[in-house]
Amino acid sequence: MSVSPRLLQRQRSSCVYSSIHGFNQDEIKEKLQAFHGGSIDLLKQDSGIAVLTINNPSRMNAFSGSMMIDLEERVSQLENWPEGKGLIVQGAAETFCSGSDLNAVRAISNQQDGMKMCMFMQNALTRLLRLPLISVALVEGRALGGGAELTTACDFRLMEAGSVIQFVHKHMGLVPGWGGAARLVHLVGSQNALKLLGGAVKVDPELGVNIGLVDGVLEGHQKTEGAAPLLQQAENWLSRYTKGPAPVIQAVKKVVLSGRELPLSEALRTEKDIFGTVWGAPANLEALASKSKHK
Ligand SMILES: CC[C@H](C(=O)O)C(=O)SCCNC(=O)CCNC(=O)[C@H](O)C(C)(C)COP(=O)(O)OP(=O)(O)OC[C@H]1O[C@@H](n2cnc3c(N)ncnc32)[C@H](O)[C@@H]1OP(=O)(O)O
Repeated sequence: MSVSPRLLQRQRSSCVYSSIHGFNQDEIKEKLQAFHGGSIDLLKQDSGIAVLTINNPSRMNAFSGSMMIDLEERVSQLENWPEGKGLIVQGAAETFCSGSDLNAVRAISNQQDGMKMCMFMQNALTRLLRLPLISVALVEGRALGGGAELTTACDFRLMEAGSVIQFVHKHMGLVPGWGGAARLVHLVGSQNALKLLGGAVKVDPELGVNIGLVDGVLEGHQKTEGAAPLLQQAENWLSRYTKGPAPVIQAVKKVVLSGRELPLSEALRTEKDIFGTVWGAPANLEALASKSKHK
């Protein structure tokens, strides 16, 4: 599928690495493609909430090389979804993700290829976090290593009772490489980030809520008679924040993104520009018309 120049420009502006950093997306994709297995499945729903599923159950949803390529392609699809408002990222078979596929990791353990995989995943996860959609990581079972990093590339995290988020990198003689350390510091502060990374701490839902990493705890239907399926619970939670026209919800995410990432003056100018896209737009005019009837 050819990508429009404007979309390519938007993708480039949302990336951390490009050719000036020695990053050649096509070259690393060719290397990653050699490591097959699993898939990243995307369901875009009429409600405007999409579901992205990390699907490699025989490997506890570990990321093969081809799944890393899938992820980037699904993010591209979501970057170009005018009706989109929300996104839920989940794992298949009642567990989240156990990080990189260790078989792939062993095969690209040389420094150069490791760096390229790292840049590829940092680009993909940064674009995921910068989607104009409000995103939730739905954690069941375990989110380990790169899987824990993936949860930090969503706006919110909901955990099933009994599930675990663990940055196991230290046990691998590593530190996060998919951007998880930088995002974790923003989420929980540098001292809690040091504890989670230095101690490879198993974060259960209670600890996660206490340190501000987790935004809600869901009761699995196996544990609680009559509980709705977890995905339904997560959609109900997210829909509180995505009710309304897609352009307005997308503008909400964009103004928060600019406030979070940009220096104040630039954030204010960006907010002004985004405000300009909704001021006098259909949703605004409709709201004004309905209000005028309330006299
Ligand atoms: C920057 C990211 C970073 C990097 O790329 O450097 C990483 O993410 S490195 C990977 C970090 N992840 C891990 O170290 C987790 C490894 N897996 C485990 O610790 C366990 O498998 C666990 C706790 C997820 C599940 O344990 P359990 O005993 O319940 O099941 P098994 O261990 O028997 O696993 C079932 C089956 O899945 C395979 N598996 C699990 N995780 C991975 C993985 N990350 N890569 C490849 N394969 C994985 C495991 O080998 C078993 O397969 P089988 O053929 O049945 O032996």
